[in-house]
Amino acid sequence: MRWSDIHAADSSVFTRKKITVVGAGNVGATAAFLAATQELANIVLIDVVEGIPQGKALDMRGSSPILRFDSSVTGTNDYADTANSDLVIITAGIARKPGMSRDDLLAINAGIVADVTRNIVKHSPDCIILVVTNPLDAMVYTALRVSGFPKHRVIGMAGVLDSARMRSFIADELEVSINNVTAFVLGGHGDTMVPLPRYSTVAGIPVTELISEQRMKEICERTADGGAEVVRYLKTGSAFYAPAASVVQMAEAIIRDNKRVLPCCAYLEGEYGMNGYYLGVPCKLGAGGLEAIIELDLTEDEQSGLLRSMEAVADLVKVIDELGLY
Ligand SMILES: NC(=O)C1=CN([C@@H]2O[C@H](COP(=O)(O)OP(=O)(O)OC[C@H]3O[C@@H](n4cnc5c(N)ncnc54)[C@H](O)[C@@H]3O)[C@@H](O)[C@H]2O)C=CC1
Ligand SMILES: O=C([O-])CC(=O)C(=O)O
Repeated sequence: MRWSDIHAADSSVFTRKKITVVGAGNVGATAAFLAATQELANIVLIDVVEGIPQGKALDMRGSSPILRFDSSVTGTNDYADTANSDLVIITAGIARKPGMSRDDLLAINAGIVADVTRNIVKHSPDCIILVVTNPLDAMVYTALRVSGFPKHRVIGMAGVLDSARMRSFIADELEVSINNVTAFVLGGHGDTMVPLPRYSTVAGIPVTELISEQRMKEICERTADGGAEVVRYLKTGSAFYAPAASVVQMAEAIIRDNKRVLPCCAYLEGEYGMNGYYLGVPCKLGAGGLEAIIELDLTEDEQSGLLRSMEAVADLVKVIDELGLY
């Protein structure tokens, strides 16, 4: 076959999927880079600031011969370039600084997420949206309401990150490989998150049999404080390596349809006895987006922890509902 014949053939077999990352800051640029290096899709990086997405995209593409990835990476300020994306990751917004809570970002980030979502829907009406911007549970809710998309196409990233942090603390504590450790953190992505030692294991052995109750309590507290601990060190912003890796793991599960079970921020309609709010629960991710929510039998303590989490999210949602964004 000659070159011209190849081009004349049905080109759809050569077409990569398309991922747009909105926000070319710390989380967005890192996520775009990780997704490109894994050849998940062709990547479009968009930001309001002129030059930043273009410069970072060009820099990433420059690394492709060395890191050996063929995905294209394009930087832009124009949503027309994001058209027909399969997946959109929203990281646009401000990050907190020492002394702030994630909830302090609510008013400004709600406006940004609403504006971004409107632009995404206009150009990629069939995409799946993954939201990263904080305060996470309330921002995913904003994206759902503004987009009018079904709930399985609007998902938030937090549980993968919180669980990964917990896994790293358990691996460090026991001096075992990270590959042997699983952990589950449910609930909102705030001070009320619910780490579940009962569902955390080392090579299948419940951690509750390997780590004392007191030490486990400290690990759970450190997990819940994980984002703030990084902010206290950085001073200028918040974590981005682990958050970017976490959202790219979710993107991979969807793009490659590999049906991974991951803790995701999902819209609950009756599951866990809750209704009308986003909260972190175990989910199955595949080509359809959020394909199933898995309901666990929780102890009374765990269920009341989840309820406290939901009440904190409900307070934020009440504020958002009154902002008149949708
Ligand atoms: N869900 C989670 O677990 C996590 C959430 N986050 C959140 O992610 C967000 C981003 O964090 P970073 O990347 O560290 O912040 P950053 O400040 O480095 O980047 C944010 C980017 O968003 C851009 N932006 C602002 N308004 C925009 C708009 N209307 N359209 C397009 N781009 C816009 C900014 O120009 C900036 O480049 C923050 O809200 C942070 O709290 C961060 C880590 C974990
Ligand atoms: O702490 C923050 O503000 C960013 C975040 O959500 C995290 O790193 O968990």
